Amino acid sequence: MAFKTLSAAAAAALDKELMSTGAFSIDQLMELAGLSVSQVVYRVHPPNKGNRVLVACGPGNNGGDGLVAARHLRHYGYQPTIFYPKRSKNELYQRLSKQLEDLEVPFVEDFSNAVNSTDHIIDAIFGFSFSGEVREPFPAVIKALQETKLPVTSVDAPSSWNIETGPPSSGLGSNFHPDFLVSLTAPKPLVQHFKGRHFIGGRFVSPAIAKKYDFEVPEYQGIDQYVEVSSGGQKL
Ligand SMILES: NC(=O)C1=CN([C@@H]2O[C@H](COP(=O)(O)OP(=O)(O)OC[C@H]3O[C@@H](n4cnc5c(N)ncnc54)[C@H](O)[C@@H]3O)[C@@H](O)[C@H]2O)[C@@H](O)CC1
Ligand SMILES: [K+]
Repeated sequence: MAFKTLSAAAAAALDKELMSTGAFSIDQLMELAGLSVSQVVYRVHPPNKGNRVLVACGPGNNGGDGLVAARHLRHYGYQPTIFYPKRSKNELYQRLSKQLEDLEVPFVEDFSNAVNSTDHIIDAIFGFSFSGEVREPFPAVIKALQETKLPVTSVDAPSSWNIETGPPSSGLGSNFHPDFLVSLTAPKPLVQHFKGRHFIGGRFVSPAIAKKYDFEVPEYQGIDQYVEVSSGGQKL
């Protein structure tokens, strides 16, 4: 089954529409996005395989999805650690951080050190609003993600990849190939370069919105918040 993709501009317009005429709040969308990510991690890396999860969070909503996923994972029995170097002053992110602090989830400053004491990494650095060259302090983080042998789950996009054209042809990010990708709402064009296990999450789109933006809502089963759509580059 081939899924239609959403360009970065269409994804941003869809996000705006969900939060205006769609009557959703950002908190709701982020909660459902982060819940999908947590369920995918539980599926691909259950806690008995090693329950330490390092969550790398960027400054925008992709980072917020990571904070939400970390909270759910904590409740599932994992030990998340958060790397969140550019904390937003926005009240929503402050609340998400407080919720994690109340669960005694540690926030760490040194990513390379944290990579040496985890079992799984969530890449929630950049999503569909990423563009240009990776700016400080994130180049070292992308480099570590590129070099690690640990499993990595990327949220919505492998961070540093161009949303339309995929991995940079050379230099930083060109060798970053995460094992798992959770596309939120609909895959972005970069998925044609992704070779790992691909999931779609973000179970909140009405048929009318999907029709307007010309993508398919996958067939979620039961209470699942994700659908696996390809494995090792093979469509399921
Ligand atoms: N409709 C949806 O599908 C939903 C999407 N959500 C998430 O929201 C994401 C989009 O969030 P945002 O629009 O806040 O943006 P992002 O989180 O993709 O990134 C924006 C942030 O990254 C910074 N940035 C951009 N390019 C950079 C570069 N080259 N170097 C360093 N920093 C850079 C920007 O200054 C900004 O702070 C999606 O990818 C998804 O993860 C969910 O939270 C809610 C629902
Ligand atoms: K990401």
